[in-house]
Amino acid sequence: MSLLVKICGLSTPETLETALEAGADMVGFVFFPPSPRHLSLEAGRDLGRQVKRRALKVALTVDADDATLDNIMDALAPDILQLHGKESVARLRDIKQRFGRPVMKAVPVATSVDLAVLPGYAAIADRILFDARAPKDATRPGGLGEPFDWHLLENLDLNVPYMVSGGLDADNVAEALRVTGAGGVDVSSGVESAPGVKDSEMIKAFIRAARATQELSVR
Ligand SMILES: O=C(O)c1ccccc1N[C@@H]1O[C@H](COP(=O)(O)O)[C@@H](O)[C@H]1O
Repeated sequence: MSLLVKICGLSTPETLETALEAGADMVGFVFFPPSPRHLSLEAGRDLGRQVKRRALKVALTVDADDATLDNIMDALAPDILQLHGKESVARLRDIKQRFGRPVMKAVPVATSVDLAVLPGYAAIADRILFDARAPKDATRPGGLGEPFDWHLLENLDLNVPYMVSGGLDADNVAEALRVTGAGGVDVSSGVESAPGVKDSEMIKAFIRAARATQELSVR
């Protein structure tokens, strides 16, 4: 199966266009006010329209309630819901039923103990996204540009697809894929010149570097 590349936290028409033209499979939009990438519903509506089925639209939320998700569904019409908070397995099930969209559950990783939640989530989620566990005093649970120890995923046996994120950039994405065997990668800070400011050249370089690993593996 081909590698999935997600560029997250897009907030301008120009950088969204760059990600789409460079071949991103998924484009992520953040709806979480403390984030420097947070979008208003109106901005989400406009950026969503620009995608025109060229990639899957991913709505990133953190412990959002139904009313918030209703508004995001109406504005962005996402293809996938990325749940990046402390949503329980039961909440995942409710969200899937109510909104009828695939869910990608972010699982924070610092040590092997963090992987104990996987059987529960994997029974409901359509995809797992591994991210570095944020420090306790962090203002957000992701998007911090910090990697985790990829070797923790080395012998992972998971019955749902998974992606890796956390501190990825054009220089380390090949190694992250080699170690984790993930089917996809997700990046935000690693394609930014400052928090929340996407850089078109960095987006292109990231997608090129991720795709190059695919070419190597089919040789
Ligand atoms: O991007 C954010 O601001 C964000 C806010 C709240 C939860 C998750 C967030 N981003 C996600 O975090 C990972 C890793 O990002 P980074 O590349 O280390 O900056 C990624 O999945 C983003 O989608």
